[in-house]
Amino acid sequence: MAKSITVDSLDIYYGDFLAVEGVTMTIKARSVTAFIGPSGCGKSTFLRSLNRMHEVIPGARVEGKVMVDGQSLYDAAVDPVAVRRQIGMVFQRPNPFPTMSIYDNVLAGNRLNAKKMKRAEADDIVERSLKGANLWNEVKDRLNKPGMGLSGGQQQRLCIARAIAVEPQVLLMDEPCSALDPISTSAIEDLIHELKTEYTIVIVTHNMQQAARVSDETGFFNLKAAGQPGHLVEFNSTQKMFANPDNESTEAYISGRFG
Ligand SMILES: Nc1ncnc2c1ncn2[C@@H]1O[C@H](COP(=O)(O)OP(=O)(O)OP(=O)(O)O)[C@@H](O)[C@H]1O
Repeated sequence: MAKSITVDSLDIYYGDFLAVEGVTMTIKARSVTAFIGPSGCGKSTFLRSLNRMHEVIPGARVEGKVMVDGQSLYDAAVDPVAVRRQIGMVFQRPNPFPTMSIYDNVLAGNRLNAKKMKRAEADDIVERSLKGANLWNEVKDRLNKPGMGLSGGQQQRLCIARAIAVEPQVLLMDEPCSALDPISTSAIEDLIHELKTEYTIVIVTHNMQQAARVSDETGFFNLKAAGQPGHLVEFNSTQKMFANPDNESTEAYISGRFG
């Protein structure tokens, strides 16, 4: 199920503005890849280019190649809606659908996609996804209560359950813990660790300790100067990035000397 992603010379634009320039990297299947770097260097923009969410913004486009298990993501024949189903996304702020129950929140993506589901099939998906997101035990007796009634950390796990309910191959996470307290953050980090046995996970984080704890590989993005496009400075195993990076600016960023 999990897929690898190969990016080759990717340039990402907002209209005429080149936001990210020349990214080349391979994201391995069944692993966690973290993106770090100072504000505005294009981490979220790059993340959104990996499931074609970027092009939802008027005037936004990419040049270059993104291959998912050998298939070109931006090929004219590829349906962007199908792409977003296979490459799911979890956002910074938990965003359960406010009027829906916990049960219906988990199924929201499946219902968008599918033919009518039998009740037993729906029940199975809800249980499997909530177990996968480590939330089942906390909510199994109140599945019909509103998703908004959960704590922030539980809501974020509900959003992860909703993302995995459609059985994606890749999960993109844009600062998934930035709105959470340390205990909820720790629960999400444990979950990321478990999910990587089945999914390819890519996470943007401002928290360097978090990148060091959860990821196998790390990409450091930076800007050459204000107003210049962001670019990938270094991409290496997380262990190497934090112990002995190849690039001086990686070292400076990681040791807190800028950003
Ligand atoms: N919708 C948009 N329209 C135009 N420019 C945008 C848009 N979104 C982001 N940008 C610009 O693209 C560049 C990269 O932004 P992006 O949000 O990807 O950076 P980031 O590294 O994720 O930042 P942060 O860490 O602050 O979230 C910035 O110059 C930003 O102003």
